[in-house]
Amino acid sequence: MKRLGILTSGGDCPGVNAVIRGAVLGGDVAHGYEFVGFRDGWRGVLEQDAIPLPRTGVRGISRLGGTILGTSRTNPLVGNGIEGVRACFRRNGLEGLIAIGGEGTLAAARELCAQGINVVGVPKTIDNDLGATDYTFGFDTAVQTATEAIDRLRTTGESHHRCMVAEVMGRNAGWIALHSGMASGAHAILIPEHPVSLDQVCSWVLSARDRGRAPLVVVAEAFAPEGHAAPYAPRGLDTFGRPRLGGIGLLLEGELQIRTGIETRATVLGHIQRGGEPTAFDRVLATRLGLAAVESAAAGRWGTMVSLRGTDIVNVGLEEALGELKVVPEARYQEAAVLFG
Ligand SMILES: Nc1ncnc2c1ncn2[C@@H]1O[C@H](COP(=O)(O)OP(=O)(O)O)[C@@H](O)[C@H]1O
Ligand SMILES: O=P(O)(O)OC[C@H]1O[C@](O)(COP(=O)(O)O)[C@@H](O)[C@@H]1O
Ligand SMILES: [Mg+2]
Repeated sequence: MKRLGILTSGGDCPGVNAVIRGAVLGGDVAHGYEFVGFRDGWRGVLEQDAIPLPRTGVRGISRLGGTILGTSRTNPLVGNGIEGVRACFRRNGLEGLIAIGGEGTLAAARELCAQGINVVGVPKTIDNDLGATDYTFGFDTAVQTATEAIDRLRTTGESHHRCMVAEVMGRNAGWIALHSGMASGAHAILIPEHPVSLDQVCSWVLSARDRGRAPLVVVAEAFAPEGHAAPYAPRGLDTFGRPRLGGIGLLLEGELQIRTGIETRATVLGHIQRGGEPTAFDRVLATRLGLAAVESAAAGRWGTMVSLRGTDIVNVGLEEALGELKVVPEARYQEAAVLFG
């Protein structure tokens, strides 16, 4: 019987389980594929930590947050990794591998394909910052979760006549801030793509207060005020030497309170945005991507990833897909900025 492996790697993301279920069901029904799941990303491949994934094993999982397979940031290209991946293919009789992950995972997949190993990618990130796909699954859920939290901040902010600052995720891009800020009616949305001065933020805050509103500021974790070279990252580096973002909201809390005289409170939403059940939109998108990934494998389109273009799921070469980050275009920022203050 033909067999495919599946792994989930990098940060988790609501909807990953729906991709797994879509792939297993589609592969089973349309092609008679058997599936093997690898635990904790590439670690499971290298250490041959595998579990069978029969149709019954993915029953009802598309509404579950996280990933039933677990995830890690193990790099398959380090040391003897590539030989380890080949050995895993041989031992499990794999025709190919479906790798669900972000730009890091897909970069590893691209290199493995260049070495003759069959991989199909499924892009994943709540940040929505991957080029070559209109939306990533998990983004809608993160925006929904952030918006619900910000709505709550508004009612307490209004009761106390305070300025509320909500900090949301987004390592390289302000998509979550832009969408949750617009949905919740923020008086200022601060994103890394468009640095503004603290004076400008204060003027939006004061103008909202002068109209009798409790000012609401939504800030992306990677935002740096004009004049600051890098995002605020006081928590050191992650295991890959990348700065751990988070905390700009607290910095703004102090600055805005001193500069405007308005009592200010900041909330950092953090990993709350990445956990929990995916929205219906993300379940549908993720399921379609899983189904399409299996079609790619069956057609031998290795070295590609599946992606959303308009309302269609298409195939894109990993080379092209990893070309550039998708950041918020200036026109989208200016459209939202009309609502500020
Ligand atoms: N540029 C790269 N080339 C190859 N592998 C990479 C690269 N960046 C990260 N990786 C590997 O990809 C995996 C996940 O990457 P990471 O960036 O943490 O998550 P994500 O896939 O969510 O972007 C890890 O195994 C990491 O070692
Ligand atoms: O879970 P960690 O390692 O703290 O990473 C936090 C980062 O991961 C994200 O949640 C998602 O990013 P990726 O999808 O690229 O992993 C970012 O928004 C955030 O900056
Ligand atoms: Mg990454």
